[in-house]
Amino acid sequence: MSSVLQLSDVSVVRNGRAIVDSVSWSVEADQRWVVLGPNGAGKTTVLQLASTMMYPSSGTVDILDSALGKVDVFELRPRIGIASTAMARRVPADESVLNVVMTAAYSVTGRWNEEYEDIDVKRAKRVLTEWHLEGLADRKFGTLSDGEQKRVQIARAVMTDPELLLLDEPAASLDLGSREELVTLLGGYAQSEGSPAIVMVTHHVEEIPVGFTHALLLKDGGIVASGPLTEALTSESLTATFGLSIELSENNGRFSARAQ
Ligand SMILES: Nc1ncnc2c1ncn2[C@@H]1O[C@H](COP(=O)(O)OP(=O)(O)OP(=O)(O)O)[C@@H](O)[C@H]1O
Repeated sequence: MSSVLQLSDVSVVRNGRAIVDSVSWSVEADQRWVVLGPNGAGKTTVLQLASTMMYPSSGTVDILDSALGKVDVFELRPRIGIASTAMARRVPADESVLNVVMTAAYSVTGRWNEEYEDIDVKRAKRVLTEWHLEGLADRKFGTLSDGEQKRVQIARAVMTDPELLLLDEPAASLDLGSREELVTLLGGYAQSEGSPAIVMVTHHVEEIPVGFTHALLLKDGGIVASGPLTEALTSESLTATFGLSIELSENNGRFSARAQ
């Protein structure tokens, strides 16, 4: 099976410092990855490479069988779904929830003069229902709670049926109930037939949905551990990544961690 995303000996250098340092990593179509690491480890930078928003200083990045730098990124981007706070900031606060999701079909964040077909409206409504947003279609995006906004970001990211879905801290700032609702929805989506390869950056192992298969642990721009969850996500790898003794527990596919 060919990789959806492949980083080969990739470094990103800023101000003379490698913020991503000789990283080789690949994501296959049937894999769902969680990326963990302390603040400044390089997680968002890796997502920016994967989303074509950044080019490496050295090494090669292949996305959906195209080499970054040798392909028109505007052809590639519609095949990649991105949900992040940075993306949400580009959405006009007074745009309706339905339009926020539907405008993904044209890769724009605010409705202007695009012509939408019935099929776009139907699909947007279906996606809203799947992410428990059906009652909010006419609400202005800026009036939603954090939890609702996070789900709209993901609904927008999956609207175009992407082949690669990138999630940057989708559960950050959510209360316990909203987090659990989101993690459950993400788990269902990750395990559903036809869902794409997923890469999710998070700070907390509690936010890893059931159905995620692999983990990438980063520290100081380099890889500490990478591979299937059962091998890469351990008390030892978390201890090495975060620099303090951490005990990891697993219960029915969900994780928790605490300092020992
Ligand atoms: N344009 C830039 N110029 C200089 N340094 C940068 C630049 N962009 C990022 N960095 C630095 O690179 C490092 C990695 O940043 P990145 O945002 O990828 O980390 P992160 O793991 O996502 O962190 P966090 O968990 O805090 O979001 C940080 O130390 C950051 O300050």
